[in-house]
Amino acid sequence: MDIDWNEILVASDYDRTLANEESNFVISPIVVQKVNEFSKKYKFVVVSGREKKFMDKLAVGLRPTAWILENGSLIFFDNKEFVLCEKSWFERDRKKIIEILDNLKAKYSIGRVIIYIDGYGSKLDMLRDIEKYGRIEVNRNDAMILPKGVDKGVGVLKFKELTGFKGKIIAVGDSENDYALFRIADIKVAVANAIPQIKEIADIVTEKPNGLGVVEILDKILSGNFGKEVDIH
Ligand SMILES: O=C(O)COP(=O)(O)O
Ligand SMILES: [Mg+2]
Repeated sequence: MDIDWNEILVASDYDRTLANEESNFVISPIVVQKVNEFSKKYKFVVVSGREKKFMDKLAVGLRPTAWILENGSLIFFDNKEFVLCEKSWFERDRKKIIEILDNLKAKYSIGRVIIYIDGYGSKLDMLRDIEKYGRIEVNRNDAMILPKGVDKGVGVLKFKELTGFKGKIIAVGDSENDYALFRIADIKVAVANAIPQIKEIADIVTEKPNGLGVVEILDKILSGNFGKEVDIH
């Protein structure tokens, strides 16, 4: 099938994809420059579990087409904010979940929508009661609690609807909370430092880790050499 390479949307994770742990997730100027250049010609969306206030600190100067944050709960696009969950999350479900977490004496923090629990990735059984009211998403050893039906893939599909985008989606990620991104992608890219399970299902694994891996993909698209790599059905 002939691909309209003008209609490309790269949906990229942030932690350990655009930015690496060694730099405390502060994005490098080389990656900022490439993403900003790319976003002038194609669509580039940052899709992260993080809150906007942290992205503002860590990704200074980054100008993607849109931000899909709190793991798909919020879209920041065209100077507007879209909240992708029902009122019942705030009025009932999140309150119930916080009660359970307080009983577990768990340490948590609350975003605009999401609840972050540090160090519970390996103790998920303690959180099973929560699944009546929300869904748990793991990212390495951290767990996030989201409204049911919300994940990174749902966030990107909502963005497609908002913008009427009809082209190809290239997802780039590194860990468990990027499965949802891969689910809705035409091409799945794992950065070199991704967990093995993500690499296994990827169409492409980059040579370089983190942001330089993303730059590798963006350069291939910009130079018109990307489509040759994978036969997209
Ligand atoms: O887990 C987080 O808070 C952020 O992680 P992500 O950017 O890899 O989704
Ligand atoms: Mg990540």
